[in-house]
Amino acid sequence: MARLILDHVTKSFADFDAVKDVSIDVADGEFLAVLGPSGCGKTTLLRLIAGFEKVTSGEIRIGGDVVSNSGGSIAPEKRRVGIVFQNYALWPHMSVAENIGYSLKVAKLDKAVARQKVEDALALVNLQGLGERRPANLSGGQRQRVALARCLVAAPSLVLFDEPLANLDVHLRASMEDEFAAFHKRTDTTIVYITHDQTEAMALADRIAVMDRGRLAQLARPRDLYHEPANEMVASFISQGILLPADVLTGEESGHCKVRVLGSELVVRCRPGERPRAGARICCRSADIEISADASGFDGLVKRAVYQGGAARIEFTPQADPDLTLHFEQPDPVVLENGAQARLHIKSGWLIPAAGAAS
Ligand SMILES: Nc1ncnc2c1ncn2[C@@H]1O[C@H](COP(=O)(O)OP(=O)(O)OP(=O)(O)O)[C@@H](O)[C@H]1O
Repeated sequence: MARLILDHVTKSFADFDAVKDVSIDVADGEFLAVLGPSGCGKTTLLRLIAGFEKVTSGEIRIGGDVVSNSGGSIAPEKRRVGIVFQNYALWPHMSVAENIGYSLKVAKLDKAVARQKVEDALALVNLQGLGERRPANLSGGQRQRVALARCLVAAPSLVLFDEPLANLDVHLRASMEDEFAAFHKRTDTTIVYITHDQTEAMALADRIAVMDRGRLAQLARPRDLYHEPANEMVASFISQGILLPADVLTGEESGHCKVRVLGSELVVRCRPGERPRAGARICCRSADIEISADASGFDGLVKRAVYQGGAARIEFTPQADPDLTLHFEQPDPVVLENGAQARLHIKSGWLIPAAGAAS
């Protein structure tokens, strides 16, 4: 297995940068998810790593070898990169074992050795005993495991997953997530996993690279991404963070600073070195918003309250900024009613860093 380094990688199509100045260092054995909305450059990044596209500038290194820079590019088949696609791409006329062993047959590997490698790969993905089946007689999840075994049998130095669960139903997705996590634990494979599904990325990855219009918006562990988003895009993309305008009143001390939000003062978490400034933003979650029990907080109007079972979806217009609408959920017992006046208090929040830096 191998370390993967993307060093200031840019990929332009004519004058459009699909990937722009992206630097990521993926450790040997790490599980990295690449997450972002449609069109943010995930697939282009995957194709660059696999070797189907050449970088416009920057460099890609796999296991210490330069595989792509502006001077040249190593062919995909020489990179030892395995790919598991969304649509499995299995050959229907071949058995499971033949599908898995195809690359070994092409490489003219000794038959007994090849058979053993296929058996080992089947065991790695928990498909022992199904080698003689045709893909048509497997479930979607089993087919995806065959695709994984087929890529593993070639002993890749890293494995790329291209939205592998996108075609599966919700229940199967959850169980395949568990399978992928167990597989990663067993094999210590370096994995780059492309997805637009944040719960999948959170459940599986050691770190997540969030992409935004070709750029790396943030590279962080799932918890840090959720609790300490680097900019507004990450804050609103990850679990629909609630963004509120804020003025920073005091400099950072022990990871906190005082801010004024909608006329009310509160203490929020922040990065080291934050200084007083106007026009900032904080990010908070539904669970951070409560009905004020005293004079603290800000007043406003409940514009809409829609009960959804267990919680209500609330739209709230603060008096201090009537153009702003806060969307959040209030868990049972729901007390905010349509048209009611209320005073809300924000328990905790995170100051979006000044520069919106990537990490
Ligand atoms: N060969 C190409 N020529 C021109 N533009 C391209 C090419 N390939 C990708 N793009 C553009 O680059 C941008 C990024 O595309 P990419 O497929 O990498 O995004 P994505 O994040 O994988 O999106 P999705 O989740 O919808 O698959 C898009 O605006 C796309 O139109």
